[in-house]
Amino acid sequence: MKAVRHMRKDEGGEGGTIVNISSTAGLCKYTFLPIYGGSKGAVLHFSQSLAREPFYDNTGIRVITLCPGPTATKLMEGLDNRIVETSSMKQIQSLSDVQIIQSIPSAVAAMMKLLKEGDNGSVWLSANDKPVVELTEKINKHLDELEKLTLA
Ligand SMILES: NC(=O)C1=CN([C@@H]2O[C@H](COP(=O)(O)OP(=O)(O)OC[C@H]3O[C@@H](n4cnc5c(N)ncnc54)[C@H](O)[C@@H]3O)[C@@H](O)[C@H]2O)C=CC1
Ligand SMILES: CCCCCC(=O)/C=C/[C@H]1C=CC(=O)[C@@H]1CCCCCCC(=O)O
Repeated sequence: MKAVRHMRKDEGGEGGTIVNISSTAGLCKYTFLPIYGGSKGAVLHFSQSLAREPFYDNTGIRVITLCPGPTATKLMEGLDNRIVETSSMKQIQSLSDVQIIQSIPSAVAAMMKLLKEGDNGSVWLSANDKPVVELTEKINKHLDELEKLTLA
């Protein structure tokens, strides 16, 4: 929040961009990393709540979320020793048939594209070494539908 105070245009700053890093683990019900997945779901929800108007109008700060899939960084090293629920190895095995550990340049390319093109509140998926995919409409539709259910 210190950075927000520094950037916000209604307090003398120049506006700016916050990119929060969620994960495919924040989108999918992975059974093997429930705490990590819960924290990544929270990152996404935090971003979408913060990005809601009037934050951007007041501050000029875009809030964007990137959800990378498995990417070949240090985080992935020795991951099998940190799996919480060993019985979920089955899910990991079936996932490895349908997703790959992408290269770091793929995640970097996604970041560069969303920095250039991302609107406030936008959400992007970067996985399997494929071009980044915008998820904003799907995520907001899902959240808006749930919100409607909470209304009297
Ligand atoms: N590698 C992957 O498969 C994926 C990674 N992510 C997310 O991407 C982000 C970056 O992760 P990676 O680059 O993969 O991991 P990494 O382990 O290569 O880099 C993490 C960096 O964070 C720094 N760090 C750790 N704790 C810190 C702290 N308390 N204060 C300041 N710096 C700290 C470490 O020194 C390290 O440089 C993380 O939020 C991770 O959850 C999301 C999806 C997939
Ligand atoms: C044994 C290999 C398991 C592979 C699991 C997998 O499919 C990858 C998961 C990644 C997908 C998105 C992520 O963010 C996951 C990687 C990050 C794991 C972080 C573990 C954090 C911790 O140690 O608590």
